[in-house]
Amino acid sequence: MTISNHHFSDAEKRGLYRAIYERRDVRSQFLPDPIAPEVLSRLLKAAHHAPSVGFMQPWDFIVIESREVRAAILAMFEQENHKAAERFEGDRKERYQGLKLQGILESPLNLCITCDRSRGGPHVLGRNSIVDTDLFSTCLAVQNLWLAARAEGIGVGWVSILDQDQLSTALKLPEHVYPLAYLCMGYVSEFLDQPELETKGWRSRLSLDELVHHDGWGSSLAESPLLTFLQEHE
Ligand SMILES: Cc1cc2c(cc1C)N(C[C@H](O)[C@H](O)[C@H](O)COP(=O)(O)O)c1[nH]c(=O)[nH]c(=O)c1N2
Repeated sequence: MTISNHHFSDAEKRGLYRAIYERRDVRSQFLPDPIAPEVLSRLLKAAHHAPSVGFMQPWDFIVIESREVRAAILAMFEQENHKAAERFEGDRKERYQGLKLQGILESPLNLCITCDRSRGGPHVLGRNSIVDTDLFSTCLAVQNLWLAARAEGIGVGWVSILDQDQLSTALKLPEHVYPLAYLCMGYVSEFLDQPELETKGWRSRLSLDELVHHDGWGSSLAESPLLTFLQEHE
């Protein structure tokens, strides 16, 4: 019998699932320790190995260390976050205002992953009908980096409470480049067991068995062995 490389060993599978389940969005637990260049390069390489529509690889990585630039972006966050708080009322508003939603200055490194919407020319294979597939591809690069970072013991926090035009100006992005993800990165004092929003009582994880449909929206998995399994292993 030949040994196939199609399967991961049990230890490799455990490692992969561990990264998936223990990845967290980090805002409050950053340590100031710098990320060594060889570690950062591994993370960027993981991101660069994400799938992309037509192998477009639309991403660029803007590494931001300057405190001045980060302070400017924090000021943009404060402005947008103030507006965001106004969308909630009463207790919910108070709760929102108590949430920490960025670690821009506490983390030693910020990274903006952008999407060059013109890369690969006007006709990218697979992007004909769904033009936003370049953005979807870039999200996958973010997720690769996020998981690899978790395996390296590095926390990542996505900050999206930012005005895209202001962010583009601050980072000197050309017109055709979209600032897809603004990330705070660094070693952490701890990775929380649950999403911070869950810990703070903002929202909890939905039950998977209510999110799986059968042969079309709305038809449940009634009497399906998959449903029984999902319910038993929630
Ligand atoms: C596109 C996008 C945008 C944001 C986020 C995520 C994603 C995917 N999240 C993080 C988000 O709150 C977090 O992922 C969920 O609460 C689940 O927690 P874990 O990531 O599992 O720890 C996030 N968190 C935050 O504190 N400020 C933010 O602006 C954002 N923005």
